[in-house]
Amino acid sequence: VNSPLRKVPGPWYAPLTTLHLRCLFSTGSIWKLVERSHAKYGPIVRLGPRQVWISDKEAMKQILLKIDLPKVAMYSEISRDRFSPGLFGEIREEPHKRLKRFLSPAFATAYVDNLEAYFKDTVRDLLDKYESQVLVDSSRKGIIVDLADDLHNVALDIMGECLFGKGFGQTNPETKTRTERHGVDEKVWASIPRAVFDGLSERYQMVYVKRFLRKLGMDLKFDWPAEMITSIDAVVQRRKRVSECERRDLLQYLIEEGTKPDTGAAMDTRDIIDQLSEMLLAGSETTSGTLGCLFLELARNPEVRSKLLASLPPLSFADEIVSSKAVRKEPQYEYLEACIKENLRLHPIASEMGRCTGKEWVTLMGYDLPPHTVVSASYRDLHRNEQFWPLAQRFWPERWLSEDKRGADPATTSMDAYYPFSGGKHSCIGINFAWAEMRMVAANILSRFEVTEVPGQGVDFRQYITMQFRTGHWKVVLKPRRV
Ligand code: HEM
Repeated sequence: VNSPLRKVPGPWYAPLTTLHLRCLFSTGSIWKLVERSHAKYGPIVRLGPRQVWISDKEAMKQILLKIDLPKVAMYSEISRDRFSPGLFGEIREEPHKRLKRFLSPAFATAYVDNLEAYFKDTVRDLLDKYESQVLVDSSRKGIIVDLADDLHNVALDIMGECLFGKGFGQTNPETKTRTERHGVDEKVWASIPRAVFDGLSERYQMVYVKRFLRKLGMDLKFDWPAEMITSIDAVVQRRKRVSECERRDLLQYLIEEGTKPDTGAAMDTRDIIDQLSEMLLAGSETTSGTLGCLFLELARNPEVRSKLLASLPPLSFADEIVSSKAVRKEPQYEYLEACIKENLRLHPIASEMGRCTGKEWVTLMGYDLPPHTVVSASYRDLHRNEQFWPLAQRFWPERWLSEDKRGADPATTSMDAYYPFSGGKHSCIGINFAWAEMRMVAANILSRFEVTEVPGQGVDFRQYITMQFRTGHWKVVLKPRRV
C-alpha cells in the first residue's frame, strides 16, 4: 500500500506476489502477459512488487544510454564461475569494460569478413543435405524440411567453426571430416552444444537454491563435463604447438591475447571455454531464431516473398555460395537487407532486457523508482508502437528502402525506437557476426528455393532468454527455383 511504486499502473495483484511472474518465466510465456499489460496500461506497467516494464522511447534512452542502468544480478548466474564470467554474464562495471574492450577487435567488420570462409563451409553443408533430398524427390513438388531445426544447427556449426576451431557436425551428418580433428573424440565434440545449453538451464533452475546456500556460506559450483574440457584442451594445446597460425578465428585470438579481466593473468583453457560457451549461448539461438522469424514472415507474406525472389537471381546447387559481403555491398540485395531489418523490428529476439535501479532512486516517465527495482526494457512493445511504426503489426520492408524505391510508403524515421541489438555498454558485441550470418544464410536459401509453409502448424513462441518457436520445430516446403 505504501510502496513508492503504487502509482505505477498495473493489475491489482502485482504488488502482492511474484508467483505469477515465476510461473510465466518458467513456462516461457512472460512475454504474453507483458504484451497484454502494455496494451491495457500503457508504456509503463507494474507486474510485481518491485518489477516494472517500460517501453517508452525517451525512458528507453535513459535506461540504456543516459542513466545506463546495471543488468539484474540474474545474468551472472548463467556463468560457470560468478567471479570469472563471460561477457554476457559479467555484471561488474570495470571487468565488463575491460573484457568488452579486449573482445571487440575480434567482432569488428574486417575480422568477421575473414571468418566468411567458415560460414561458407556450413552453408555448403546445408545445401549438400538439401541437394541429396532433392535428388530423390520424384514428385518434384519440393522437399519438406524442419527449417527451425536446420537453422539452429547451422548457427551452432558456424559458432563451432568460428569460435571453437571446428563445427559440431550438426548441420549435415554426412559431412566429411574437415580440419583440426586430431586427438578429439567426434561424439564428445558433437555433444558440446548440448552440454553448454544443459549447463545453462541447470544453473538457471538452481538459482534460488544457490542463493540460499550462499547465505549459509556455501558456494555451489558447476563445471563443464570433463570430456568436453579435455576435447577443447586438445585443440587449444595443438594450436599452441603449431608455430604457424592456421586459422584467424576467435579461439586463436583468445589463445594469443586472452587475459582475465579482473587479474590480468593469461587465460587458461577453462577460462577460454567459459568465454566461448557464453558466446555460443548468446550467438546461436539468437541468430537462428531471428532467421526463423524472417522465413516465417516471408512464408506468410506472399507479396513480399515474390518481390524478394524477383530481386535475387536464381542459383543452382553448383553455384558459388553468395558471400555476406556481397549482400552487404551489392544493390541487388537491397530488398533482402530491408527484409532483415524489418524482421529485427517485428521480432526482436530479446523482447525485453532486465535492468535494475541499483542503490539509487531513479526517475523514469515521472515515476520515482526506489533502489532495487527491476526495470525491464520492453523492446518488443516499443518496436510495435504505432506512433513510431505505422501499421506496426505489418511486415513491411518498404519502410527501410531509400526514397526512390519506396514510392508512397512511409519511411523509417524512428531509429531511436529500434533496439534489436540493444544499446549502450551492454549492446550486442556480435552484431556484425549476426548480420553476416543472416545475410549469407538467407541469400543462399532464397536464391535456390521457393519457401512455403507446411499448412496446419500452429506457431507459438516461448521466451526464456530469447524468443523461439515454442516447439523448436517449423516445417516448410523447399522447391528449387528454376535456373
Ligand atoms: C540476430 C542475432 C542477435 C541478436 C538479435 C542479438 C541481440 C542482443 C541483445 C539485444 C543484447 C543485449 C542483451 C542485454 O542488454 O542484456 C545482446 C548482447 C550480447 N550478444 Fe547478441 N544478438 C545476436 C547475435 C549475437 C551473436 C552472433 C553473438 C556472438 C557471436 C552475440 C553475442 C552477444 C554478447 C556476448 C552479448 C553481451 C554483451 C554485453 O553485455 O556487453 N550476439 N545481443
